[in-house]
Amino acid sequence: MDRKDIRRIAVFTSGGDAPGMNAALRAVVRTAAWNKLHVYGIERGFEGMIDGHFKRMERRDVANIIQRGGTVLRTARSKRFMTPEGRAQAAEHLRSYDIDACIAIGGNGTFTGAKVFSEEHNIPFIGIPGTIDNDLFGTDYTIGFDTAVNTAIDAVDKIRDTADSHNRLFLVEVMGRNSGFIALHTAIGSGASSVLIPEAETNLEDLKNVLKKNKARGKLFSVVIVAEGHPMGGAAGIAERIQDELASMEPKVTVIGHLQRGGAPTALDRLLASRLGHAAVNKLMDGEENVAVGIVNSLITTYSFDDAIHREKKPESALITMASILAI
Ligand SMILES: Nc1ncnc2c1ncn2[C@@H]1O[C@H](COP(=O)(O)OP(=O)(O)O)[C@@H](O)[C@H]1O
Ligand SMILES: O=P(O)(O)OC[C@H]1O[C@](O)(COP(=O)(O)O)[C@@H](O)[C@@H]1O
Ligand SMILES: [Mg+2]
Repeated sequence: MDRKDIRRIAVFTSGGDAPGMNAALRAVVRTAAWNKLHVYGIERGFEGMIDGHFKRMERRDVANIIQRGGTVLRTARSKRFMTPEGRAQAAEHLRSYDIDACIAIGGNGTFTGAKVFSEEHNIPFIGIPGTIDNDLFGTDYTIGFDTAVNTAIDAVDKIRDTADSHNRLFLVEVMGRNSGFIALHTAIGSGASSVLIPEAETNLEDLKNVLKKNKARGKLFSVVIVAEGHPMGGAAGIAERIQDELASMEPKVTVIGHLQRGGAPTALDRLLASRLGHAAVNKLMDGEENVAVGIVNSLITTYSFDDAIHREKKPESALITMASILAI
């Protein structure tokens, strides 16, 4: 299809919600309106695509949402979209609304679904990386990551008060699925004693020695940040392995959990989301398809869905080293 033919697009949010998704939606709808495209919002991601929950969206429909967390379009994890029958039903609805292209705001699962679907049904997609996990290759940051890290740091600041008062050891678990970005950035930003992430080997003897030495040196409390995807079973798994030896520090486990997914997006996330939403429509108008937009070194870029999903994005090892040096 000649990309100049694009007249009607659909946009949806999918997978875990992330603060800033609304800002991205706003940017998509307004950039599209500016280019005289008709926009349909699909509710609850791929689920709504299968059920035909489409609604026309105009400039005013995205007023007063830039500051709101979550996603006004709602989201879902769709088992039905994993089946060819579910996807065929979704394609049928897109055809009935005469949709020429889709913009998907989501994470690696969403991009996988978009790739499979566009290959099967020949519908162009552009992806916008929206996930708190920051686990997508091709962009320095994903929408929602900065807000989630800020929320986690706020929580650790509060835990410090009680940890300090009782001279205790806290193991704080943060989200990130299989990735340690949230944990590492939270640890650095909160001045934690140590951080345990799936991307770096964990030596429990070293950890115990550091904590004991800190105590001997007069450090009255310790906070260790643990990524939920840590192979030893997250914060609870680590606590189980060290609690006998460090019983005098009364180890406590705190799982921050879904708190990290909520709240107003930070300025950085609003700006990132606005730039990526705007770029997604521009790239579609330029004839690009089946790529995701990203920002690398402050510049807008595109990358294939395959790269986004399969190429490894790991926290820089220099940052991991720095975190341990700054915790001495
Ligand atoms: N291999 C796949 N084929 C088809 N759809 C998929 C596939 N993988 C993921 N999806 C769809 O993408 C949705 C969102 O993915 P999920 O991993 O839950 O969140 P995220 O996009 O935030 O990583 C899934 O619920 C599913 O409907
Ligand atoms: O909200 P759920 O379905 O319990 O899923 C929790 C997972 O979602 C996340 O918060 C976000 O992941 P996605 O963006 O890939 O959906 C992960 O950090 C966490 O492991
Ligand atoms: Mg994901």
